[in-house]
Amino acid sequence: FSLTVMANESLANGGGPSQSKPRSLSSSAELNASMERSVQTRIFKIIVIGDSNVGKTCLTFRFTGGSFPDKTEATIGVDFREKAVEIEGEKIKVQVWDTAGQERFRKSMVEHYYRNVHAVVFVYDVTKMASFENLKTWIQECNGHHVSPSVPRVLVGNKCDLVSQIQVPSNTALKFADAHNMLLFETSAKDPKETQNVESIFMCLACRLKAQKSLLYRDVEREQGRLQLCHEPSPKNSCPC
Ligand SMILES: Nc1nc2c(ncn2[C@@H]2O[C@H](COP(=O)(O)OP(=O)(O)OP(=O)(O)O)[C@@H](O)[C@H]2O)c(=O)[nH]1
Ligand SMILES: [Mg+2]
Repeated sequence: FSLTVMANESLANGGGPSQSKPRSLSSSAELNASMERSVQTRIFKIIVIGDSNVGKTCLTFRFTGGSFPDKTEATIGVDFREKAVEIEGEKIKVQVWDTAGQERFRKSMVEHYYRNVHAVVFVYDVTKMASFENLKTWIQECNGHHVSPSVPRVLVGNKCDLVSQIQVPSNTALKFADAHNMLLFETSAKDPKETQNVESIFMCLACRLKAQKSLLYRDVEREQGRLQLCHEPSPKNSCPC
């Protein structure tokens, strides 16, 4: 096959083009190598969605900063947190969008949350049944913004450290997750012993996204509209979870 590609390293970083002449590539291996070189750091946009007070800010803090914040205030609009990770030798930036749960703080931002999103994390509070029941509404909102079914989604039950107050049984959550084709993580942003588990939520998604080689081409195409793709290698699932 032959391919004309005008990828450039700044695409994944949202910058302007750095080269303008089309190149011809003659093999799949050459294409892969070229893509890896030309897109130096891919950025995966992961949004964190759910009711106010379920712990979205604390979870994203735990993943990107390692600690549990002493004090949080309701998120207004969105807070961005980024973490550079390395998966199978590729450096990737995980860009976490910590969204506002309160309607009044999110309504002007909703379109931005879902635009070009790569993965979605739905969070509920295991001690608050209402936050679990509201997941249906959050999923509807997500679907209403044309998020493709191929965009990975995970479900997170937070505040598991509050053992005596748990209202949402694990098997109920598991059934819901299964029905919506999501993995379930039950964890605590507060409990330091759960740090690894919180990390694995985002790393699992990053691994899945990395395995979707086609994501790279889709992004290039979306950003530039100039890619003529004649061949796409089949995605290899290297997700460890
Ligand atoms: N016990 C316990 N408390 C938590 C945990 N995670 C968050 N909290 C507390 O829950 C409250 C709300 O946490 P946030 O992270 O601000 O909640 P949020 O989902 O970001 O809320 P919005 O920004 O309004 O959407 C805070 O008082 C946190 O200290 C947890 O794992 N365990
Ligand atoms: Mg918040």
